[in-house]
Amino acid sequence: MLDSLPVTWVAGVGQAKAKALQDLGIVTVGDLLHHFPVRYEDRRILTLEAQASSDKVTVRAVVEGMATVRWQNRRSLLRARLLVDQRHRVTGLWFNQPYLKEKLTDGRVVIVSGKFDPARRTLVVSHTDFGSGDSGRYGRWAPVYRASQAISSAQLQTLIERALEQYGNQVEELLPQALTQRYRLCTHAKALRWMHRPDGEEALKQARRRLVFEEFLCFQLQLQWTRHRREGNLDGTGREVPEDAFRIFEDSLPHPLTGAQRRVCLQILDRLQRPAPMRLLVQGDVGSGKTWVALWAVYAMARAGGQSALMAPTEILAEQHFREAVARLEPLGLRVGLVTGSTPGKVRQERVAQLARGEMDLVVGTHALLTEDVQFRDLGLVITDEQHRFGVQQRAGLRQKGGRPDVLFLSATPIPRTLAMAIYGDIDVGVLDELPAGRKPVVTRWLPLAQEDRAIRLVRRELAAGRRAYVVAPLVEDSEQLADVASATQLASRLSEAFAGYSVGLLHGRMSSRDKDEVMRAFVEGRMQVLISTTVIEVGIHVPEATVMMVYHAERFGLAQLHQLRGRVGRGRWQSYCILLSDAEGEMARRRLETLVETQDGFVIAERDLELRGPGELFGVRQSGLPEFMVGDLTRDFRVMEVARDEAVRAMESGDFWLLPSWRPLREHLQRQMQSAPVRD
Ligand SMILES: Nc1ncnc2c1ncn2[C@@H]1O[C@H](COP(=O)(O)OP(=O)(O)OP(=O)(O)O)[C@@H](O)[C@H]1O
Repeated sequence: MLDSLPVTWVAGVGQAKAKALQDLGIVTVGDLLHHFPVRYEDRRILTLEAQASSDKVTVRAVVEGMATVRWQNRRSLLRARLLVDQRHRVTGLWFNQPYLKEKLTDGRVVIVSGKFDPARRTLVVSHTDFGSGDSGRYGRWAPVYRASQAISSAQLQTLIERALEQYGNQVEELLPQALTQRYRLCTHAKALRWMHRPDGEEALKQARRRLVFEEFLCFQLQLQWTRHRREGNLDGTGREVPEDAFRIFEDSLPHPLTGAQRRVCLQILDRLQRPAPMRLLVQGDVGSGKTWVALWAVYAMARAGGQSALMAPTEILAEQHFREAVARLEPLGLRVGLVTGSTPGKVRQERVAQLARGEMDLVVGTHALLTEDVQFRDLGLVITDEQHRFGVQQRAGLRQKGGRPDVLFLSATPIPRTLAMAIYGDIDVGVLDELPAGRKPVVTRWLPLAQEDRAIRLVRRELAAGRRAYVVAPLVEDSEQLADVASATQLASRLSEAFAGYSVGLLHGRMSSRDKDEVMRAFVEGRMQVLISTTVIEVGIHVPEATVMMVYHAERFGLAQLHQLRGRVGRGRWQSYCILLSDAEGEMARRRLETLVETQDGFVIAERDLELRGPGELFGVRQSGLPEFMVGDLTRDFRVMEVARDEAVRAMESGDFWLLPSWRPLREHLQRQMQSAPVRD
């Protein structure tokens, strides 16, 4: 109801204020009540002495003399002399608020909050109040609102206070009692009141919890609703996989599947046979054996009569998958082909023709698979490896080559399930959180750069034993700005002496793909023993003989990225080592490196990374496609997202659509989010 009430119904909101509010996206009374503080400030008025050591002070002062404004490059600095607590002479500084000059008249009493510099005796003011200072807004938890030139945070506070007085008891309750009771949530009305006027930390926590839950639940309901509709729409595309398929596949492997692989394989079997197309994200920690799981899906699909396509981000990876596919699937009678950019025209034509005639069960390739001439007789399964490297368009492109193919995403970046859901929309997640038996943990050490020679000695020892080593640097070439950061190019020339007698190669992103492939291939095949590189090697490459990963300036890499790099070793029978060279001193950098030394569990690392850096950082803000929530924060609140998902699933399953969001702005906001979510359909 409050959503249809124009904001002008709040006492004191005329046309001008209404316009200013509209610019902040506030049109109705409901909007105003949901304009939450961006933060809270301690604004108790105390004496300067009592607060001098804190970050921010709030004091009562009298203006002495005239305020003056100075301009520079369109920016202004307003100065006024202030007598604080009737005894301290302090210079007040206001940045970019020239309009306050008129108000700061000689003798005027003001309450100012800001940063005090005792040495210079200056106070950089962030909040100015000309009232008596007796109103309720001076307290431990003063709200600060997103404001504008036309309307200040203080004015917003006054209006919101009024709106709460006038309409606070008409706020609708959106959640059914069963839910508020189950999770001990306060009412929506109370949450609003506490957000704007918290009387302590606990109240604020309660209020946030309630609002986050509600927001995430709405989000999840939308996801589940889309899924429900999609699945409801289908007329039997489920495939029938013969019963003996899984046993035959399992028996054909050189080693038993891990428990996790088995679980995910059975999950795939189940999804393939359902009428709705499968959309499954297989998340595997580095080295957890995603490829076999993918190959099982291919085998099952072939036994059910359909073809599969597996798309990898680079030629090297495509070839690697192809080799594994040939080794595993040809003995089982499947026909496997490779199509990449460098497949010669004639061969390509032949393979494409086989695909179209249904004489090939699996095609492995790069984005070369997307070209128009590649057609299938019956494309039943699309697998994309490291899908975050492909654009949404590309993924969709391959899918369109089939009727409604099942889709499997393979991701080597372990991310908390909730985040995966938020990113991929309604998707099932299969987790490989177990390494094949017999793998030795990679010995991980963090050394200062000055002890580089210890690492070099280790590499030499391994080389002498016939193994290979990776050396990773953060830069391609030396940079003037980062004079003391090692570059791959410089390392390559410096280290070739240290590794005399072995072939040392250089790999970086500025090389042509052909050159990159050539270097990589030499390393994979053992013609080259030391690979000096930037992070271009980070994904998916499998060289069992490589036993050392040496990373220069490790603090310059993301935690997940370092974990990926470390995952390139420890893939064979031998003990492997990861040496992180870093002089990092900051608390954050230290904690990140320590995390790596302490654990090899990618999921633990991902969660730690999430805590330390936030989801945007983890995926790169731009490509993350993460929805932005108004109150909820995926970093802090991802457990709430899990609960919300369970509730949404339950609601859908029981046909309880009671609470598809009834608060309009939230609903619209979520719809926008859904539209921009990268994977839907
Ligand atoms: N159950 C298993 N037992 C023993 N070895 C296995 C098992 N599953 C897979 N492997 C082997 O482990 C190695 C790594 O597997 P794979 O390349 O699929 O890892 P991955 O999950 O793709 O890891 P990454 O993301 O680090 O590349 C391969 O040599 C594969 O043959």
